[in-house]
Amino acid sequence: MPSIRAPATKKATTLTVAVKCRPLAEKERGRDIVRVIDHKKVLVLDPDLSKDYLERIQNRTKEKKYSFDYAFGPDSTNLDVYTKSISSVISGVVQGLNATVFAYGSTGSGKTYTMAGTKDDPGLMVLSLHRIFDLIQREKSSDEFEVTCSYLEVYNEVIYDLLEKSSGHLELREDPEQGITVAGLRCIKVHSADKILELLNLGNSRRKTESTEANVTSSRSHAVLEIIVKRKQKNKYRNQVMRGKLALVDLAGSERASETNNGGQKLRDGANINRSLLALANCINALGNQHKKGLAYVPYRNSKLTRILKDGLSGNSQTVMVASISPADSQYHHTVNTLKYADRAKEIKTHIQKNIGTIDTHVSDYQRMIDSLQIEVCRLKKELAEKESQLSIKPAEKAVDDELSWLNTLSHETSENVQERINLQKALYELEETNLRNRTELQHLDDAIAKQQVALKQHTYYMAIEKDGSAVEALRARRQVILDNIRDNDEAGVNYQKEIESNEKHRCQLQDMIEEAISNNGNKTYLRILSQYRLLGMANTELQFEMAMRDQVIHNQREMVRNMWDLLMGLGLDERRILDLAAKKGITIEDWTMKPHLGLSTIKRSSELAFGRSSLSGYFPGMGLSYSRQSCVFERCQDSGSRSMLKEGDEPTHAFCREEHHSSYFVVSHDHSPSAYMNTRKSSEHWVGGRSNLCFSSPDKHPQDLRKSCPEMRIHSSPYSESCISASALTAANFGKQYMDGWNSTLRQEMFNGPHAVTSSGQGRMVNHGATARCLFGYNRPLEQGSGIVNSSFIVPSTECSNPPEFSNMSPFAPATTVSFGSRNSSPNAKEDEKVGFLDRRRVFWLSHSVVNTRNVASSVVVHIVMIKTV
Ligand SMILES: Nc1ncnc2c1ncn2[C@@H]1O[C@H](COP(=O)(O)OP(=O)(O)OP(=O)(O)O)[C@@H](O)[C@H]1O
Repeated sequence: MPSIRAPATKKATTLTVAVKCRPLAEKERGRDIVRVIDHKKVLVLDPDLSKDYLERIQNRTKEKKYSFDYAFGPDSTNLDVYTKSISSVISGVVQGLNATVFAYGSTGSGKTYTMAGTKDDPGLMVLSLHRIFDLIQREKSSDEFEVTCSYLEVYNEVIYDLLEKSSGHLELREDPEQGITVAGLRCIKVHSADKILELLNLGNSRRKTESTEANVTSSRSHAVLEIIVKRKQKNKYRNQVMRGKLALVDLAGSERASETNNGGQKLRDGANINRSLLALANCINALGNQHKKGLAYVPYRNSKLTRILKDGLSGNSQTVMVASISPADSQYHHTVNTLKYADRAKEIKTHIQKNIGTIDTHVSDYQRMIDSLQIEVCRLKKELAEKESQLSIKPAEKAVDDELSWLNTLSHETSENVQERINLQKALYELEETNLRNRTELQHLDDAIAKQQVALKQHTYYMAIEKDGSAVEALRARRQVILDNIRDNDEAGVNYQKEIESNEKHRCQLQDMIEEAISNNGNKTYLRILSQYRLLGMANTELQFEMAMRDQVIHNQREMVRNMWDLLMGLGLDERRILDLAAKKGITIEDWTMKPHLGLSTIKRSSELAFGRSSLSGYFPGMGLSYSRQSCVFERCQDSGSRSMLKEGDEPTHAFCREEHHSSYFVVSHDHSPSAYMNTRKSSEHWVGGRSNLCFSSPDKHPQDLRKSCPEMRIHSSPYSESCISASALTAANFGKQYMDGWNSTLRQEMFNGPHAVTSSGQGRMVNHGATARCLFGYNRPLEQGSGIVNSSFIVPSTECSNPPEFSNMSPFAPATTVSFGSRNSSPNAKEDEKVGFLDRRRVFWLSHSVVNTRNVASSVVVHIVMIKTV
């Protein structure tokens, strides 16, 4: 089977938006406030009947009017919707085009009715499937067809296969050729529409639905039915395969807790539904903005739903959004909200292209494409002319714009500004995350290349050399790709920074406008509220951002646990035995399936268990052990230190701890100069106490400076920091012996349990000829004979430590990530190794040791252990 690649020709098209208003239900005793005019316009009346004529003509009512590609009133059937707005899109699927149809609206507005329908009024899914098979039937004599179907649901951010009896949860994968795919999703070959409908019914019976006060059969999940039609021509283009894909999506509906009267699990489901729909709305907003602002960031990654719909929203797909609304006056806010997003969705552009096999595309195909493109160009020209004529009327309209519309614009812009800021910061965060991963991979690649080169030198057989040589080439090629990615991401990051700056500028302008209007005695109360809203919006930005990052951390942890389970299972170990063993040792582990639909409290509990209890809790009471590569990353070589503190010729060795979330404080640095020093910062923009000014030098200086500048941070210096030890009296072993007792008796509990930020840092150095040796800290385990140092800061003369001890042997933090940076000192003898890890969600440890051999300093090993606790 040849790989399916689309030819280069792309056709830009906009999302088709159809609005469908359902009839007023009998039990809804309210008023019908929706009017559909000319099959295109929707008028939503003010639900407040008491507004008088004057208010209405002064535009003081909440009446709203929108215009769409199609609008259907309560008397329209699903067939009407299908025939006018969907059928042409469906025909394209048999021609190798992709199509997406999704129903959007609040709970009880009629989405499922529209998509699935009833026996008397079959829904869009049913009608589309019949159409596909009718077309196939017609062209069966000339072409071969293969139709497959899958059906999934996204429930509480977890994907399930609706065609599997008891589906586990499925993961999304990004495939370079096919885009987002769902790994392990069952695809069933079907030969008739009836077969798919049978599967659809089966899937629907498995779909999560609940009875709520707003809708007796409320869908609690988003369902995606996907049909893939492969077409192979029998005669002329025997090797050509076209592949069309149709995604039919029935979303769960947004809801207000007060209306549904839900509690417990239903309430949590509702919150999840709202969250993913908000993510979708944000994507629609951002995409709708693109024509205005160029390539705005689209936050697809905020939910599984938006990742699944990514192609349908901006990729290769002809897409129809069916916005379903209720005519009831009680639903006014939902209706206007749905219509607002539907209105924005009209601006979304997708780029469709036929998915055709790699074999040559025939000239006639190109001719057909050119023809259709020319038709499209004509249509667009017409549209452009229409839009221009509309615009020319606008200035006149503007003149009569009253205060209300000015306020509306201001409020709209304010909320857009806030949303944009959220998106930009998230984008920046994602970029940083990606680049951190890239840098880690780069490091690994460098190590691998170095190893391969050493191996190459030792090879004698020509064949072996050739083989390894090609491996090095492959590694180098990958390295180049990573470097390019890093560069691209850095550039994109700079652009995002600029956008953030202009967003900030815009924010200030808006604020000035509001303040000026307040002082000019405009609509004071409203403006005050707006100003307040803006401030709250900014706070909300922070919270959302933090939440997203926490989600990311939790997600990473879960992924890691799952991977470890995969590994254990791969090794053929028995799950039951592992769990029994863990239970005996008092370790609680999340089980293999990691039941995803845990309630909030359960999730919290399980993550506490994951972090809070481990086999190491014996060493550190009250402290657990876990780690996350993503959430605790140390970057090297950032200018976090002050060079002015170094003696001439000293090489600063910066160690930079990136904040876990952006209100954390930690940047730590050490170097080979007599002073260990430290900088702290509060977020990516703000340095606490000023950049580089903060330092503490130990043991001579008590770290008061730092404390003064950063009252939130408490510094623990170990008992050692108060004393100096004569180097001549030391050996590695008796150093530990001599001072460990002191350490054990003090502070260590506090260090882990204190409520504030806890930092301990320092360095040790052995100087020739009886000069002072300094060492700052250690943990609660003595040095162990034979295996180097366990758990302690220490210094060792290099004569005793010509081969630096492996951290993996000496540290109890066995699962931590070891980061080797190789030699980065001028001295060829200098070696470094570092280890970072999480002690729990809030505390990071950092181990580093270095073997130094510089100028007037004899070789020594310096080990630093830095505990950082974020506030
Ligand atoms: N066009 C219509 N004609 C008659 N009844 C309709 C129509 N559209 C919806 N209804 C009725 O309205 C109620 C709610 O519809 P439906 O379950 O499709 O809403 P929904 O938007 O899918 O809700 P949820 O998001 O909670 O799943 C159902 O009883 C349905 O039969």
